[in-house]
Amino acid sequence: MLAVLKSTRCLYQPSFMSNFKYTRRCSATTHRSTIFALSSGLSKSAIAVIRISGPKSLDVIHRMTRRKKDSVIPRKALLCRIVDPKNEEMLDNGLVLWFPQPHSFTGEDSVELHVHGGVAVVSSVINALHKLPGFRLAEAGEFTKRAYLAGKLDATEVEGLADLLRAETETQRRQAIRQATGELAGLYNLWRTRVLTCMAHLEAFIDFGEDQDIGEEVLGTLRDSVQSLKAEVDSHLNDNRRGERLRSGVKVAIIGEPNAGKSSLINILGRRNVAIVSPHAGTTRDVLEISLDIGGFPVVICDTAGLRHSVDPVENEGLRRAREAAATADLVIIVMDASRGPESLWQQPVKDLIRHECQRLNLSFSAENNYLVLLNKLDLVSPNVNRPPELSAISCKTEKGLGEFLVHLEGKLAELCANPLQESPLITSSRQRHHVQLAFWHLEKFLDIVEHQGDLALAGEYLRRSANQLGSITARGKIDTEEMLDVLFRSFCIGK
Ligand SMILES: Nc1nc2c(ncn2[C@@H]2O[C@H](COP(=O)(O)OP(=O)(O)OP(=O)(O)O)[C@@H](O)[C@H]2O)c(=O)[nH]1
Ligand SMILES: [K+]
Ligand SMILES: [Mg+2]
Repeated sequence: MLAVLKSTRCLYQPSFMSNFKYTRRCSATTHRSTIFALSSGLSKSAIAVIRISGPKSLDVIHRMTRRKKDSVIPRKALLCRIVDPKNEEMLDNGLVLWFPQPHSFTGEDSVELHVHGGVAVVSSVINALHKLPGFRLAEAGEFTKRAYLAGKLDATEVEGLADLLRAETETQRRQAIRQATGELAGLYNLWRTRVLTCMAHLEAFIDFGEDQDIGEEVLGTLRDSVQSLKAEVDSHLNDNRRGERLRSGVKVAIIGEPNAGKSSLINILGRRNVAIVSPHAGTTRDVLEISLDIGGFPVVICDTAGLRHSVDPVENEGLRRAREAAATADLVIIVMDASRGPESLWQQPVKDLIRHECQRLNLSFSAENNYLVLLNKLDLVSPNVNRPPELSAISCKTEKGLGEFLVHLEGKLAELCANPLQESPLITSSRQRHHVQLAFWHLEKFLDIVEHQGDLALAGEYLRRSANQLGSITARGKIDTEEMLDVLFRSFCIGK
């Protein structure tokens, strides 16, 4: 149910540039060098995969395995001696795979060498590849960039692939694999085709429609088509950012008065002593963050300073940070010390309790925000204490109630994140959102002009712009500004 993730950094990636306008077409052949890199992990392992791609890939087979081209069957593993091309010294015994273009990941001639994963073996093979003329080490993400330029992947699939490589939880993996295999692209392509069809109908109407009785009817049908597409795009945009949240992790802030047990809570959730716990009120000053996998959902949870009035400037800075963490969190967990009572306080409906606590802690309440209240120190109160079922209670000391609280928390996370098993694909990056938003506005503009019997040629221009925006999201095989490409591929490691 609960696992500690490796790092917060993995969950946060720079969002894609929003000013994405493609300008020129570029083919894979623009890049003539043959690139190579270790594509498996950097540490010692049983097997390492070295990937080679580019026009001279076959030289690897000729010069480093001494096999004739005909003896190597495409996509069939062949056990070979791998030798140094200069002095024919044997480097390793390994598998060679040959992927002639265009049936490879990059769309270019490619070779894979599966060698023993020892550090010295790998570096001897990499050094040998350096000796082949026209060969160079690949840059980060360069294999994927070539695949994109060859039209093997579109921009959403590249993003999906990057997300798949860094997915740390099961739900993140599910969302990423769906995007990497083109589900999101399929949706946008379908919408784009619908806009193009509307454009064709509008064109026909402008040319012939006004002379015929059917003109009005055609325009009415056209308006209905755009209207229903607009409604679909609108609901796609109003997804409460659940896809993006699943991709980058749900931000959860633990808030409460001093000594409520906030640091104790983060420690039991993280299964380690992340934060100092002490009976001294005001122990925590800074915001402390850890990444967790809670029921498959990625969560970045932070402990904060206990909220109270203070004249100490250092503590006040901590309080400012705590309030900021609460304001920017997707979910705020308000921890209360049950032993402080009064019992009547938590017998009220939970939503009233939340408002009451926000007021007491001088925390700005917003109906749009998500809150959970957690009563802590259950071990210090009578076990028969009355409370509404949706109010979780635990003892961080004995861990009583922890399981129930986690179920509660998971339910909340499920509301906040996409469910890749059940829903149609959702927006996962600000780059996608930017284009979908523009596509939506252009559809709106079109309807506005038609509604007010404006210039239909101008209305048609808005349909064209909308189709272009939908096309920009996938941008298959198109090259964008260098800046956009850099951002798109920077998140990959070398060898991908
Ligand atoms: N009996 C009991 N004591 C607890 C429980 N949880 C925390 N405590 C104690 O309460 C005190 C305060 O705990 P912390 O986790 O430091 O509280 P905090 O909210 O982080 O406090 P500040 O950082 O000062 O705001 C410590 O002495 C803990 O051992 C609990 O469930 N039962
Ligand atoms: K404390
Ligand atoms: Mg603390």
